[in-house]
Amino acid sequence: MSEQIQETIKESGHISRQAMAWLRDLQLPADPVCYHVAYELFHRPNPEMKQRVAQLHGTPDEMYEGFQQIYQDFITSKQENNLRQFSRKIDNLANRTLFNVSDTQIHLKAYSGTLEEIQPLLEATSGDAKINVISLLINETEKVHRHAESLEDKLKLATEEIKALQEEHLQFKDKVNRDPLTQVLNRSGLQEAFENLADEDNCYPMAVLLADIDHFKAFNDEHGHLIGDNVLKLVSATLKKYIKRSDILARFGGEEFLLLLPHTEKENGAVVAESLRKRIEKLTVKKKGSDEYLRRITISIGVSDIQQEQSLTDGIDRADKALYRSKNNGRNCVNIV
Ligand SMILES: Nc1nc2c(ncn2[C@@H]2O[C@H](COP(=O)(O)OP(=O)(O)OP(=O)(O)O)[C@@H](O)[C@H]2O)c(=O)[nH]1
Repeated sequence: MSEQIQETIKESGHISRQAMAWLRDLQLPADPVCYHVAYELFHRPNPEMKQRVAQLHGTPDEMYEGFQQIYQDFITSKQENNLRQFSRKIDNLANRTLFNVSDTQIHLKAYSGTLEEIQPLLEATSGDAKINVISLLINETEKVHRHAESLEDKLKLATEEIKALQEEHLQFKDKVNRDPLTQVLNRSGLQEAFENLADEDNCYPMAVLLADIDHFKAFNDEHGHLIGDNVLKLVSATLKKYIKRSDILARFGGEEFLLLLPHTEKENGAVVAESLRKRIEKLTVKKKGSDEYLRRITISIGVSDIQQEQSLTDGIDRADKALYRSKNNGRNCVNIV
């Protein structure tokens, strides 16, 4: 591993420890929103954002509301800025390409005008005069040829720029749609993935699995948020490992994951849910540098399905009701609605 990466790991570890301790003092959860704000504050404090945080007061719930607003004002808007810059680049490229094409069209038009003028001259002249007209014609043809070549070069450059922009767009979209901690889709990524699926007629019925880690608060309290974060990564990686490539996995909330299984009845969805539940239950996690095992990780799951014409929200609401039953039935189990 390069020194630079090692340095970054050290630095980010230090910042995240500071951020976590601070959130704990404020009695706020280290969910993606609060954590992002706290990390930014300890990493490269924006004076305006610092001031807004300093002005927050009240109960943890009121503080939590304030954090949501700050996240929207300072962090989401940063992404909006990136998007604006990106659209500007696309506009510039489109304008330049259109200009180059229309410039060449003007030259082509002028050339065909010249040809029309030259034709009667060629017919009316002979000897040296004819040779002069022909060399004028050759000159004009060369000019147009040079323009066509220059347009070709510019279009080649524009094609390369378009490819780079497409790559940038993909990376940008990925950043917006992915949860930075677990690297699975976040809510906006889930919505987009659902819309893409819904475009395919044969995706219905779609099983919806809502999985929630049991007693995660106690886990965090006992082992600390950093280990809690690692557990979130481990749970999401395990879920990802045992589902089909065509299935969709997203982090739906702090310790909640949502899975969409296209072309699957809810009864079959419950079979998948049960096998995932068992996989998670079998995980064993050792404390780093010791032989001590951490408390067992279990998940509760609620299962529903979405039929054609039904919305994602509708499917999630029903899965949530089923999850509630699983929690009430003692956790570490699967229920279906
Ligand atoms: N480490 C860590 N913890 C998180 C994150 N997001 C949410 N949490 C924690 O997850 C816990 C969820 O707690 P609760 O909603 O009370 O649920 P629970 O303790 O899992 O209890 P049940 O769901 O009823 O089994 C809270 O303590 C949050 O702080 C995160 O990104 N990292």
